[in-house]
Amino acid sequence: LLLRLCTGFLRSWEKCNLKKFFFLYRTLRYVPESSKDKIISDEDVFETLLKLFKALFINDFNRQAPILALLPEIRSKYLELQTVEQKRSKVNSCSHQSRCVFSPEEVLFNTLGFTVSRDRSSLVSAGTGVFVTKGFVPKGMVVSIYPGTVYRKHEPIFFQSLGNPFIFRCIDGVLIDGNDKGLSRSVYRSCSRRDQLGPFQMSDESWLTATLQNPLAVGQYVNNCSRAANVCYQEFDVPGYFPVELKQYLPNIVYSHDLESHPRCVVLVTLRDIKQGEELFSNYYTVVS
Ligand SMILES: C[S@@+](CC[C@H](N)C(=O)[O-])C[C@H]1O[C@@H](n2cnc3c(N)ncnc32)[C@H](O)[C@@H]1O
Repeated sequence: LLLRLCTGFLRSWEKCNLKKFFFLYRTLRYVPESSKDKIISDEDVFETLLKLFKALFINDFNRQAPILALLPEIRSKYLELQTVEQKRSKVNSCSHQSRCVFSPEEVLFNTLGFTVSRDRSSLVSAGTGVFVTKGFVPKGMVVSIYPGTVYRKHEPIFFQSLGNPFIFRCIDGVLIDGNDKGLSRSVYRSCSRRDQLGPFQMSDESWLTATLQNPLAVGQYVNNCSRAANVCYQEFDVPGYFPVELKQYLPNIVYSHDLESHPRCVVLVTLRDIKQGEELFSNYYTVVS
């Protein structure tokens, strides 16, 4: 009986306007023409992610042994890249070591010229925020990613959504649950492990912990300040040709496994140059007309 009641309630919830009001109230983004929502092109987003993920992969080469054993052609590709990288490192600070292993934050700095991390917000009572901790971020740069489980319109998110301020609504109604605690956390881990193919992880779980493998995966902690917004959200559908060995750095997973669907990512793009020490602010209620 309880199960029937719950199912009935969920069905009504999916249909009723209350749900629309609930999500729109918190995350309104009215964008009549989706093309106008893009600050930079999808190709630029793809190239930036690829550049960083390749650098993280090379830096973490020893841990990648099971993947490389299965894909010898990938092994030779990355060995070449690694040799180039090692030569560059020797010129810099690693002359006494056969190989430098950097932290993911250092890889981010060496690759894109900045680091970002979570800290107490400069806004009173806004909890945690995200700051540029080192370097400089030019206008039109991917500065962060919104991690989480990706739900299509019809998929059940009722229990995960209760009291959850981390649900992001995309233009087409797709929802991303970036909560790293409670039920949301369990759902993400479960979906992530479900999709793992032998040694190939299809997504990154480390954003649920304090030790991030992908240092950009902190976008869910960016606070709202519409007057001072220096970043905006941009949707990016991960293409089918995204290198399988680099999917382990994607902090998004689809709720329902479907061979056809590619995960949706939401990246945060800078609206102006941002200097070291500045907090990132977005506009939760974007209206582009
Ligand atoms: C997606 S979370 C952002 C991370 C959040 N600051 C935290 O510590 O978990 C959204 C929540 O952050 C808080 N928040 C965001 N912007 C704020 C602001 N300008 N002033 C006060 N609280 C804010 C609100 O509690 C909101 O529900």
